Amino acid sequence: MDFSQQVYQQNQTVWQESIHHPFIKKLSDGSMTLPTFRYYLIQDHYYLRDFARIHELAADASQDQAVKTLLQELANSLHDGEIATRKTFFKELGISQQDVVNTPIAPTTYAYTSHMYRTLTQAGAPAAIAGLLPCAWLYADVGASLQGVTSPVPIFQAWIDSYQSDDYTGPVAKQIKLTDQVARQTDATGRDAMTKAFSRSAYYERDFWQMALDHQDWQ
Ligand SMILES: Cc1ncc(CO)c(N)n1
Repeated sequence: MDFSQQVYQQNQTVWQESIHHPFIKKLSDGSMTLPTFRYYLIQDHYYLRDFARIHELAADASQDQAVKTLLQELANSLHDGEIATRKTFFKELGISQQDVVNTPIAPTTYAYTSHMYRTLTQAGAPAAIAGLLPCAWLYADVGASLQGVTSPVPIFQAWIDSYQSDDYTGPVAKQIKLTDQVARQTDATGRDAMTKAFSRSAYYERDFWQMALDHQDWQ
């Protein structure tokens, strides 16, 4: 079985807890408050910046030219796609640079992004690539699970739409293939590090939704 299918199956409990998380339910039925959505967007702004950076650092750390190129492509499509879409959300909701500066990174965002950097420095590019995979894959699954659902709040629907478009799901398929290719070139110890990195990211994905509902802080 491919590495990706194996870790996908192993992490289905936490994966389904994300897909059925109250955060997703509140987005789709429109009952989420705007302060909660704003909280999420600002934390995700911190997250996405590091997420793109880790693609670039993993590209630098990779030996294989095809892997380097694909990671750089994925980083570029993040900047052109998701990060650009979020800028329009910020504008629409009136979230300013000052609002971002005034909002500290919260514990779960801090832990999740730190996990990805730690994975890269301690276990290398293959594990870092596995740690990046749940992010896009889960959001594509969330998008697919909301097929046919229309949120009464237009900006919530715009968020949902952004994870259903081919521009988003196309690169995810490439990333799954890339991770499987890297897993095939990695020994058993390396694959074990890849498995751990994937599981921990899947765990933090679920906690990220809860962080936003709780407006988690450092108190
Ligand atoms: C926390 C988190 N995970 C994944 C994605 C999708 O790239 C995102 N925007 N935020």
